[in-house]
Amino acid sequence: MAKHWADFQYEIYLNGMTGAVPRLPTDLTRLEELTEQRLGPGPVGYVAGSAGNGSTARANRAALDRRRIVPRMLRDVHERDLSVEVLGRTLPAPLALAPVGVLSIMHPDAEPAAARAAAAQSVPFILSSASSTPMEQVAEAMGDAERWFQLYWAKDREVTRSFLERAKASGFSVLVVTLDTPLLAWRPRDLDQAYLPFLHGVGTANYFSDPAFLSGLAKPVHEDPNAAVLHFVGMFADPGKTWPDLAFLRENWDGPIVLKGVLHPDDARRAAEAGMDGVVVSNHGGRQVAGSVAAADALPGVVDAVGDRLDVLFDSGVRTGDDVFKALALGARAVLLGRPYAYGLGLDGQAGVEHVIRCLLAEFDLTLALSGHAGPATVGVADLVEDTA
Ligand SMILES: Cc1cc2nc3c(=O)[nH]c(=O)nc-3n(C[C@H](O)[C@H](O)[C@H](O)COP(=O)(O)O)c2cc1C
Ligand SMILES: O=C(O)C(=O)c1ccccc1
Repeated sequence: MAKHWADFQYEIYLNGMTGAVPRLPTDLTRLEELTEQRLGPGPVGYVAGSAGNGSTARANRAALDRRRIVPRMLRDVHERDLSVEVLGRTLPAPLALAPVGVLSIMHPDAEPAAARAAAAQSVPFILSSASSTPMEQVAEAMGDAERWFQLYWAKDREVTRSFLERAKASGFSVLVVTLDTPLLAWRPRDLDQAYLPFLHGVGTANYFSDPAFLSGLAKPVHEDPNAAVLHFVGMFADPGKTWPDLAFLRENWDGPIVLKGVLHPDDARRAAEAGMDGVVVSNHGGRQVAGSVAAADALPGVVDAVGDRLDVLFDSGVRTGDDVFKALALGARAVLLGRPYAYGLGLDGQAGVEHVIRCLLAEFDLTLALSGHAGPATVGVADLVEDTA
């Protein structure tokens, strides 16, 4: 019998018989404010912030809210199985933790704690290139869980080659290449606080431990840390890349490659032509292009274009179990979750991240059941209406 994620609901009520209540809210939209109260405006501003005046982040929410589920009755939802096939793997639920850099601004245990939480819940954790812990150490914390690595595609080819080699040697099997951040966007919340984590030495662990990166520095990091940080800022991503450059990644990575940040159907087609295995329809949680199309509005077009050839994943704005349902109904195989788990980490370390995963999947499991589905396979666009009011 498949695990019923919804059982978390009863676990909470049973604990309540001894007077206990959950340490964190079960409505994940409340975590941002709590984290801000606990950690202050700098770090939370960075995580919560988005591009421009925040219009894309709001549009992401509006596009999900506008779609409403039409529940079906009497369809035997007693036994449910949330598992999905993604990139030739079976995931126990259609969820992975999105790559989020600089997690040590949330909690000193940072990526290893988030990775352990994901492993404990059997959900893939996608490690960011800009992690605050070197990938080799995070890989150790992952135990026998699936290891997915997110690449910021550096200007320096040797640094990229070295990252791919290190990721392979550390047992990472899936490569997620982020295309939407060749430059950091205009982010007023960070600008107004003059707060950028790297300038505080965070998020550079993979670079400052990399022989190819270090060979580009005139002096060792400890002798001139500012120069090292500036070198990182100037080379971690590359606005000069074009589609033919993907051949280099395809040649240097044996496992599945997923392109993250695809919104246009033609870009999705190019991904398929370049021999990629999947795309993440994402606008980086509204952090890159202000005024961009909402991720959920872009999803059906990408699914139409490549859904039969590529695994289409989705992120940007997922906060609740019904959001997961809606993303699947619009054609996604699985979703990535960003900010909510970063807040869970900030509030309660590994346990906080586990709480977030369990709440989201319990709510998703209940949404499925109450809407008349015993698993993701039967969820489709016919389960949604669009609220045009
Ligand atoms: C603080 C923060 C750091 C992020 N760092 C990365 C990163 O290093 N690499 C990446 O591909 N995406 C990064 N993202 C984007 C997430 O992977 C994801 O696309 C986004 O958070 C999803 O939207 P959501 O936060 O609304 O769930 C970051 C997002 C946040 C909030
Ligand atoms: O802040 C981000 O959204 C992001 O993607 C990033 C980029 C570089 C380093 C750390 C995070």
